[in-house]
Amino acid sequence: METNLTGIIAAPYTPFDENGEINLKIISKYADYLKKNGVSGAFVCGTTGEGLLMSIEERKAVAAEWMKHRDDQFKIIVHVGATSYKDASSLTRHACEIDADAFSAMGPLFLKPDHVDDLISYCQEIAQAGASKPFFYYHIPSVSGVNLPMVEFLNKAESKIPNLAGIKFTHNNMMEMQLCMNLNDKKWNILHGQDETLLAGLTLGAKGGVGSTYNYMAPLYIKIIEAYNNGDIESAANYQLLAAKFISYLIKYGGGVIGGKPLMKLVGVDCGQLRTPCRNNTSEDIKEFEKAIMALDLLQYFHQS
Ligand SMILES: CC(=O)N[C@@H]([C@@H](O)[C@H](O)[C@H](O)CO)[C@@H](O)CC(=O)C(=O)O
Repeated sequence: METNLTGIIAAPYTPFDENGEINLKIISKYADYLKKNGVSGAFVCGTTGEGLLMSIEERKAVAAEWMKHRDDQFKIIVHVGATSYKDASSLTRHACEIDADAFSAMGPLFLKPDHVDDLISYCQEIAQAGASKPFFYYHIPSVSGVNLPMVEFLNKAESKIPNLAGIKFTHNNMMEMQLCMNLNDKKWNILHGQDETLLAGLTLGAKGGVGSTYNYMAPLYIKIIEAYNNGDIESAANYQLLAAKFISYLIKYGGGVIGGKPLMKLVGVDCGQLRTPCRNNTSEDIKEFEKAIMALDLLQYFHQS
């Protein structure tokens, strides 16, 4: 199914209150902040959003809240992946009811498939629950543990999943990503998923990406895209290098989910703590991390809400 999701799409953190409950009232401010900073959509309840640490009802409530802020310049993709395809299908039906732009599921997390045909059967169950909406397979082997060949997946799934739109490709196998982007007259929408290599993705043909650091640093990535589109590859590479230096610190403080969530406070959108089993950084750690951000002179890209 055709879609045209492009630009910088944030994978939002799910705001939790001091009791660890979902904090829906923050989402309005969060959405305004993302829009003001040029973000073109939200990939809700994915890895960054701790979707798999939430109940199905909570996920539906969060997705419905984000939909209140959807507009033509700000699309909503709902991550529906779950351990059981029954739960994933229920989330899919809900994503259709609220009229989300698209939905996506990562590979089954428990008793993983070791053959593409089995992955396709699993995706078929989920995708058919939302047949009128585009479905993206969420390829994120580092989290799902499912690492099957994506070219074969697209080729075989084409006739079996009519609403397949493409892949959210969060993997460093850029050769495979390029091959996927060029199959069948470039029919698939392949969303780049690693913020540290956005520029490499653009040069290979990606038109947009989904990521965690786009939540608070979107203006830097927009500079990468603008410089690339203007043919100024040197500036684009320098902006990308800045993102890479930042991400090397982010990894030290737990990566995009654990390290990134407290940074939302810096932009005035307090998303609270992470849910167990994620370990929250101490306030000393967060201060050290913020110092590193200052030293890189990165705050200029952390626009306020
Ligand atoms: C493993 C992981 O968290 N990957 C992130 C990246 O944005 C990542 O945080 C970033 O590239 C920094 O390494 C996203 O792909 C996750 C994502 O889109 C999501 O939250 O669903």
